[in-house]
Amino acid sequence: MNMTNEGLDCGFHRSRLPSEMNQGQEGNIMSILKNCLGKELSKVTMPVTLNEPLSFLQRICEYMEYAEILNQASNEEDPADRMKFVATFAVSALASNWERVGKPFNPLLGETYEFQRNGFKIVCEQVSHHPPISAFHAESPHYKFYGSINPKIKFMGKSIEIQPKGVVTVELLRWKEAYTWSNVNCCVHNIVMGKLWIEQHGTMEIKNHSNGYRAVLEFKEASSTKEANQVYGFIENNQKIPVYRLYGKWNKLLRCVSESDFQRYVHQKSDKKADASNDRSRKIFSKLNNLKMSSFLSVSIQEDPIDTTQLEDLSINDDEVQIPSEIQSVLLWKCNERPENSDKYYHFTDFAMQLNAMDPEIKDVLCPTDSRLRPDIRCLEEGDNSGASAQKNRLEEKQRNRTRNVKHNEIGVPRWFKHGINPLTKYEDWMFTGNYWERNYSNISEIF
Ligand SMILES: CC(C)CCC[C@@H](C)[C@H]1CC[C@H]2[C@@H]3CC=C4C[C@@H](O)CC[C@]4(C)[C@H]3CC[C@]12C
Repeated sequence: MNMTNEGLDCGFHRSRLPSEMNQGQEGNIMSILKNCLGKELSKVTMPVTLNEPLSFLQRICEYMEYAEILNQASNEEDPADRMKFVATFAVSALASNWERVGKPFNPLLGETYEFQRNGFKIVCEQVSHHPPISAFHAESPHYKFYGSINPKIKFMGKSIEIQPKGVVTVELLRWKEAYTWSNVNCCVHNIVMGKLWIEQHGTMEIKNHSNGYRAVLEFKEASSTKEANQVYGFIENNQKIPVYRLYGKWNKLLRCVSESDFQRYVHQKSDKKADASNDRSRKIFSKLNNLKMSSFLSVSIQEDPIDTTQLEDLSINDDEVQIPSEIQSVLLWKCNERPENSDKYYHFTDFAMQLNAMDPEIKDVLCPTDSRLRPDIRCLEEGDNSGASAQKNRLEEKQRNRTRNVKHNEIGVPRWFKHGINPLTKYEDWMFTGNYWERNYSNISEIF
């Protein structure tokens, strides 16, 4: 559980990339996109100047930055507490997307990526090219986390809307439980002009398939920057009775209050002469309560009508979400600070900085299809944009030659995953065949 001990497994740690990104990266997006209105963007070739030096497979590993939260989940005896931490993990997994407006490289068919750290290991493989599907499988002594992502990217005129299609599953081994959810949509704003910024919005429903517990989290669409990035929701038991309320920001922190404390507070509303701080907290709570009234909620609790004018100016403080001292609120997760000069390095987190590092210890045992061996990404990381562009064209051309008129399985793809029905969730899924770590690389086609 020691996440501060960087590089425990990866041998070394770098605090920045070998080269700063070239300025004007956000350059002339419109000239590229003007003919793409409403089109599926995965088929549109874009210049490397819009890229970040990571493959989408590496990007998927960023879900794991706070994976130790799953160990906490596994330690809890109460199913509501386990759900609380699984939900916390699901939110933490999206934190790295904040300010990340570079486009990761589309993985080549059959490309893989592996990563190990502090007790978990993860393998990703590009299992399909059209549509692009990336499968991943992480495991530790306490949990498994796996699934597949098929990002649907659409240009909407002023913004780009991304739907990360696919279901992800957490298994807590000690409890033989499977939890599933889908990630919320992501929107890149200000494509025409202004500063690009990322929003994640929508409802995330996390299901425990063995006992019917559920978490519902609302990622709020921003009506002002003050309101940006807010997340709130609840956890309910198998009788559909809420047990916990969660609130925070996906790029900052997540807090939890018990339902009884929450209700007690909401019903103290008769005290009209509350002081300023009380008033502020009340606004937060009326907002949480508001959620309960939304259509997806099946429970109704008697309450005073909410003064919606008060909701308008509610802002959750950037560093801390203020709540009254008489209410027990627990900090479930706090986001790590971005490293110094992160803005010069594609807004990478410290975790992201490590993903494409070539650790001398694994260099010689890496699978030949590993993203770290992609020359175009390596060039971009080193600041060689024209090299990156030339290599990217070469790799894509090579891929076209390799895949022309053949079925994926004829060229040995997928190699490490198998499509089928997951017995725990009964969903269609890409399941890990489990033998990657034996490092038998026979019959692997050369993709780079
Ligand atoms: C033309 C330029 C501006 C396009 C840049 C598009 C970038 C910002 C898009 C392209 C693909 C997108 C990613 C696709 C899928 C996922 C998985 C999801 O669970 C979290 C968001 C995340 C990680 C998206 C973040 C935003 C993303 C990286």
